[in-house]
Amino acid sequence: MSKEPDRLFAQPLPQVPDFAFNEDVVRVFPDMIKRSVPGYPTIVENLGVLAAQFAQPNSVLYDLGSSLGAVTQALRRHVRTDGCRVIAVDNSAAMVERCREYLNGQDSMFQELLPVEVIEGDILALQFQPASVVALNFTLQFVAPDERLALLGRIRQSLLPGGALILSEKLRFNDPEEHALLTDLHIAFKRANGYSELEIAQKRSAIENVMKPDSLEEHRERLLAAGFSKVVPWFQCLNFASLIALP
Ligand SMILES: C[S@@+](CC[C@H](N)C(=O)[O-])C[C@H]1O[C@@H](n2cnc3c(N)ncnc32)[C@H](O)[C@@H]1O
Ligand SMILES: O=C(O)C(=O)C[C@]1(C(=O)O)C=C[C@@H](O)C=C1
Repeated sequence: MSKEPDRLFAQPLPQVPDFAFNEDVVRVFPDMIKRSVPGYPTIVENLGVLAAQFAQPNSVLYDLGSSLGAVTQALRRHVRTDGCRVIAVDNSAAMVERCREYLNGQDSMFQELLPVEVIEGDILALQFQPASVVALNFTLQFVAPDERLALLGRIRQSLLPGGALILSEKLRFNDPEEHALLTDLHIAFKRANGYSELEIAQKRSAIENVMKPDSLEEHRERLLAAGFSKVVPWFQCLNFASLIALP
């Protein structure tokens, strides 16, 4: 994985463009996400551990919005169920190209790894195959809000009995005090990870039009409306959380 430090917002920009998962972001993405999302390494590793409990023989495991394949790699480290294969999907050509390079590197070293197919495409247009695990790790927040319910409905329909959706998201909070406190603490987390006030402010304006977080209550209600029977939060660090949704 690239070790290039994220300095994308370090210099004053005359106009901050909307955030996009382009070549520049791809180069620094492992550093950016680790320094921006509290608990990210814990979430990714344990997503693999959780997935191993839900994986059903001869089924598909989806990594939706796979970026550089961190979740796919965690699935490969933990899932030992017979006949499983991973389908990783992302609509950023730059992400997909680099993701394929990383995974091909792994393939050539370890023959026993789960087979992986990396698809460049829109998860909103995906024809889902019967799946036991679907991971949406910080991806749904980038999907247009009015498309989220239909997508979750299609995921629910594809899930096999005994399977699960694992959904990680940045949260907003209906209580203004709770929202302000956790937002401030997230900024403190970024500062502690070496981001300047300028970097934090410019990143915020870059993502505010493209990333629309929901509250935990909105997630729960929408998942139930999509046909899931149970929603269980398993991780929260500041304003970032991960949920298990059962079919
Ligand atoms: C924050 S990143 C996900 C991080 C990644 N899952 C991980 O754990 O390292 C969001 C990803 O979702 C992808 N994405 C956003 N909307 C998408 C869509 N409609 N279809 C496919 N991929 C999408 C972006 O290109 C980006 O790579
Ligand atoms: O909320 C922020 O400030 C973030 O930087 C979050 C976040 C995310 O949650 O995906 C946004 C974009 C980048 O992909 C990395 C992190």
